Amino acid sequence: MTDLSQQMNNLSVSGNGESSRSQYVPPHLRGRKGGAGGSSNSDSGEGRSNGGYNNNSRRDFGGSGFGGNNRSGFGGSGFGGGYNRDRNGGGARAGVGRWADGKHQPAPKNERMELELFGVAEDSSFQSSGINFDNYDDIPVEATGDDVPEPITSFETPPLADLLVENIVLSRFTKPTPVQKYSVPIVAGGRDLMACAQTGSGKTGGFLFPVLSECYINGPAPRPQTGHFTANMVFPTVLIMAPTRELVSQIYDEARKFCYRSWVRPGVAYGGVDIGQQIRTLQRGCDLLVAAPGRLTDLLERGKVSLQNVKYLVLDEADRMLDMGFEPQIRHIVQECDMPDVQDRQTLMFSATFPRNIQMLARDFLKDYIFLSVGRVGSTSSNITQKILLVEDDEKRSVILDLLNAGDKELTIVFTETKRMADYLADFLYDQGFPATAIHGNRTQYEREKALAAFKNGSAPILVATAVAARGLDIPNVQHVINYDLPNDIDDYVHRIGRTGRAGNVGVATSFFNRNNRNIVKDMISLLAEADQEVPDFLAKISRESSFGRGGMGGRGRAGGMGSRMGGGGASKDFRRQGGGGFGASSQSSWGSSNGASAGGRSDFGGSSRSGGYSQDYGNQSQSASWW
Ligand SMILES: Nc1ncnc2c1ncn2[C@@H]1O[C@H](COP(=O)(O)OP(=O)(O)OP(=O)(O)O)[C@@H](O)[C@H]1O
Repeated sequence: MTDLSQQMNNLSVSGNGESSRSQYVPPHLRGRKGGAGGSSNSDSGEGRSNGGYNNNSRRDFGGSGFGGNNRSGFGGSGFGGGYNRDRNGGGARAGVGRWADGKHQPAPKNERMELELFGVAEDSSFQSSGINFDNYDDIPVEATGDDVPEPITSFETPPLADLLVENIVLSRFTKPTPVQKYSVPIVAGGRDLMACAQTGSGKTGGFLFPVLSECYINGPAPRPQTGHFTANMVFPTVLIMAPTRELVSQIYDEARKFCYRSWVRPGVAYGGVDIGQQIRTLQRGCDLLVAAPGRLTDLLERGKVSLQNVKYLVLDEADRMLDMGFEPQIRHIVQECDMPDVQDRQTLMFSATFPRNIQMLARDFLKDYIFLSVGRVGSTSSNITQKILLVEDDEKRSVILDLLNAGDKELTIVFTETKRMADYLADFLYDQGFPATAIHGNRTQYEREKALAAFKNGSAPILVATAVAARGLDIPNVQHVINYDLPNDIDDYVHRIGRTGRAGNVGVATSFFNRNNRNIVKDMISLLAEADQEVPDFLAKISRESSFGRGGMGGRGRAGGMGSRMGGGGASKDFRRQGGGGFGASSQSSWGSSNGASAGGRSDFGGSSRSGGYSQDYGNQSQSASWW
């Protein structure tokens, strides 16, 4: 990678808080009549250099298909031909083990499957840990709650099951990340967990490893006695829910690796693909179900899935799953269907951000839980160099061309706030010779998958995305994230920039800031300062202006609409230790709430605090016209 951050330092975007329109002249317009004052659209006929991109690519990359890697498993089948043992214990099949006579009987090794699941060491489509991986060990970890167990120090330390360790070795993971070190003994000890760790620091393993290890040690729960009409019903032992189809698919792919040769058969369910095919695949066996809430609700209503056997419930991106867009659906699935009560299952929640109001809400689903924070809740990874540029709206197109020209064909994700802008910008960049494609909620699932595949295999190294791609996506070698439009919520910013700088690799995040973003200026300054990043003067100036002009309320902040992230309102840690909103800080053990107690607990916080933190643009994700 070129030293992008250094090249960016040379960009002469104004930093004095004044409009830069009269000063900034993008290189490709310099020397032209009219200078930079006009729309950057006007440069399209100039025959400009495109930084070395191969410009014969088409925006939709029709021919690229899904080449480049076979990990995606999109489309609901994704079983690689290996998972075909029937439920009644028919013949052994490749890669699928058994639980028989109270013992785990792993399947024999299968070279073809190993190659498909784990690739080879040199394959760049598999994320490998970067030079800063060891630095994770220096991040302070805080675990609060009663009787917190000691973390493990290596994968080989008990209590991880042998087969799981073998699969971890095949994945070329040599040591656990901090969140994994703590989550393993916490789950083994039968405890619930709310875990907050920086983007890209291995939270997926943080829930898969302990849950699978326990499954391998303890075996499946007996299938409930069912009548004729439920003979084909699916009874997963593990239910993992995540907010987007792409993330669900990705977690499923990870689960396939660590379930290899075990009795646990992974399955996947998300919308936008044929439900009939998905049901048939699930009916061939599914002990661990990774699902998007909308499709799971559909499967439950059709009587195809029962949650009676769920021993482990995992919410990934839990703060997102419990915000206003998803919370009613999650509450319905967890509390109103046939899932065991909170006391009779283990519930695990993971995210990089956990606003205080969502922590409060989350306790409805948890019992006597341990709160784990790796670094400050909501902090950004030090592997990401953050750059904030003052760019007026009408300069954005020019500046992004410069940034892309300064880069070296690296994989770049560009975030916009609206689907329309994502389409527009992808077209604009394509017209300018940059192979860009777009992903957002108005595209069909087929188009979304095609765009993502083209991005991953490098045929479209620029992905213009809405927030649908902001959380969880783990794409190797993303070196640059550009916030063409900044989000309205600082936590969304944290997740977006976290698409780079993952697993100890380094990355750059560049954000276009102007006065329209002043609602996040205070949080942004705190976040940058905390991560030892440069805080440009114009940010401080705009922050001061905002304080005077708006009575000191710099925006909605991270909790309840006010207060900076460093202040009392933000979730800097376990909210039980911050006073707990009137519930008393000292008595941590009293927090475990049962379903029965939930209604009372919620009403104290309910609508007002949540709506303070999240605006109405968080629509119901089950509707196609969602905000992302
Ligand atoms: N112990 C490990 N050793 C090496 N690499 C690891 C380890 N654990 C996870 N990884 C890799 O680190 C990358 C990031 O992991 P993961 O996607 O779980 O991060 P995350 O914390 O869930 O991020 P996000 O907050 O964006 O969802 C993945 O490519 C994963 O394979």
